[in-house]
Amino acid sequence: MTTIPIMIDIKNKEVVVVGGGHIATRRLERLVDQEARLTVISPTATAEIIRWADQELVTWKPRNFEYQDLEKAFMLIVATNDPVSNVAARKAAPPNCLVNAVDEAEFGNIHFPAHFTRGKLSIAVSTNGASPMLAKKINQELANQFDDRYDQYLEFLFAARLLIKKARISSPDKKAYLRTFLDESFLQDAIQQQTLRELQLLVDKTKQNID
Ligand SMILES: C[C@@]1(CC(=O)O)C2=NC(=C\c3[nH]c(c(CCC(=O)O)c3CC(=O)O)Cc3[nH]c(c(CC(=O)O)c3CCC(=O)O)/C=C3\N/C(=C\2)[C@@H](CCC(=O)O)[C@]3(C)CC(=O)O)/[C@H]1CCC(=O)O
Ligand SMILES: NC(=O)c1ccc[n+]([C@@H]2O[C@H](COP(=O)([O-])OP(=O)(O)OC[C@H]3O[C@@H](n4cnc5c(N)ncnc54)[C@H](O)[C@@H]3O)[C@@H](O)[C@H]2O)c1
Repeated sequence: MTTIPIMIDIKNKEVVVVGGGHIATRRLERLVDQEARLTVISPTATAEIIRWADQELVTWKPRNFEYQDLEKAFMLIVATNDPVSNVAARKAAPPNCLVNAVDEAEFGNIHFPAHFTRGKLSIAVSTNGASPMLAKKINQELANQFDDRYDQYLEFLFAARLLIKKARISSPDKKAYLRTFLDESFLQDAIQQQTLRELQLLVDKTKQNID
């Protein structure tokens, strides 16, 4: 497989996970907050999956998968510990379905990178299956570098950008402002608050100039 990175909105989409073990749980951890329609088909399930089923975040069908289970799948995650079942599930995927084959990635058409978020910041690391451990290591290093402060920083950048877009100033000036906010000093709460106040004044002032 050759791959491109992409962000997918899976809200209200049918996601079927075949298998209910450790790896299925790891995939579901990523999916339970995304308001997808999640179905797990597996004779056994981990405590987490059972808890999500109790909370109605996941529908668990406690049995081996059958072909009809996959008919409406938008995304299929094949994660049993039985190679024969994994091949059968993969082959039963409907046309155009996104398929993650956790045991033999090249037989699917998507894989899951190592990933973390800091609010609106999302960082993913892939080695295209060459070394999941290296992906994990680099991901951890980046998570240390882009620490919890980035959560609020992204909110600040978002709010500041909306104000800059409203301000009636030239395009190069807008870009210059946006570039300034990338300085490390803007990670500080006090500087963020002060900047937002100043930008609001700028918006008001440039509006008056036009009016
Ligand atoms: C990044 C991460 C994300 C996640 O899973 O959430 C992830 N694997 C992680 C860890 C990990 N996986 C494995 C080990 C044991 C050491 C080793 O074998 O090397 C460890 C290390 C550990 O667990 O510490 C074994 C393994 N992995 C794959 C195969 C099958 C194959 O190679 O075909 C086998 C052999 C299975 C077997 O033995 O049967 C395949 C895939 N694993 C991927 C993702 C995709 C490519 C990502 C990339 O390279 O960029 C891909 C292609 C498909 C996919 O699953 O989407 C996650 C780190 C999470 C974190 O950050 O905490
Ligand atoms: N992608 C990765 O990062 C990665 C890492 C380690 C292992 N793996 C691979 O992932 C696979 C699963 O590993 P695991 O640790 O989650 O195994 P596990 O033993 O924890 O879970 C396997 C699950 O599959 C279920 N199952 C078995 N046959 C089934 C069938 N016909 N229909 C539905 N469900 C069925 C079992 O009941 C169990 O819930 C293995 O093939 C392993 O090689 C992938």
